[in-house]
Amino acid sequence: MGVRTANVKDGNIGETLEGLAAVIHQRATSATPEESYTARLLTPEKGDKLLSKLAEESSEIIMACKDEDHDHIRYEMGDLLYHILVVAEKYGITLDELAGELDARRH
Ligand SMILES: N=c1c2ncn([C@@H]3O[C@H](COP(=O)(O)OP(=O)(O)OP(=O)(O)O)[C@@H](O)[C@H]3O)c2ncn1[C@@H]1O[C@H](COP(=O)(O)O)[C@@H](O)[C@H]1O
Repeated sequence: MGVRTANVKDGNIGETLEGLAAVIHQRATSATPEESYTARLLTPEKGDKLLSKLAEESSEIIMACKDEDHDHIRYEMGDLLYHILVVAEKYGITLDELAGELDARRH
């Protein structure tokens, strides 16, 4: 059975990513690992946990796609996007910089 999130409504992806990135930054700078999953991922002692989550979440998207399960694909994309934003926080990639990367590829 696929994973589901209740009451999903359309939003604005720019606003959502900006808001989530701000929360992630707050957790990275002010929260303890005991109170925040984000802070746990960013704890140096956790080593490659964050990077292994990228691989894990990518695999879960692939499996959801194989099942052609629309809501499960969306759910796993949310997981991956969250972890990508934690990577962005850790390595100092801003959303504006990421937008610039994608914009520069347009032809
Ligand atoms: N969007 C997310 C989000 N998406 C996914 N996840 C977490 O990513 C993990 C996904 O991994 P799995 O599906 O493998 O679940 P798991 O087995 O529990 O994961 P592990 O603990 O074993 O790594 C789960 O622990 C999810 O809770 C997220 N955790 C947090 N956020 C956002 O980040 C904000 C800050 O969260 P905290 O840092 O926990 O305060 C929250 O308010 C949310 O908006």
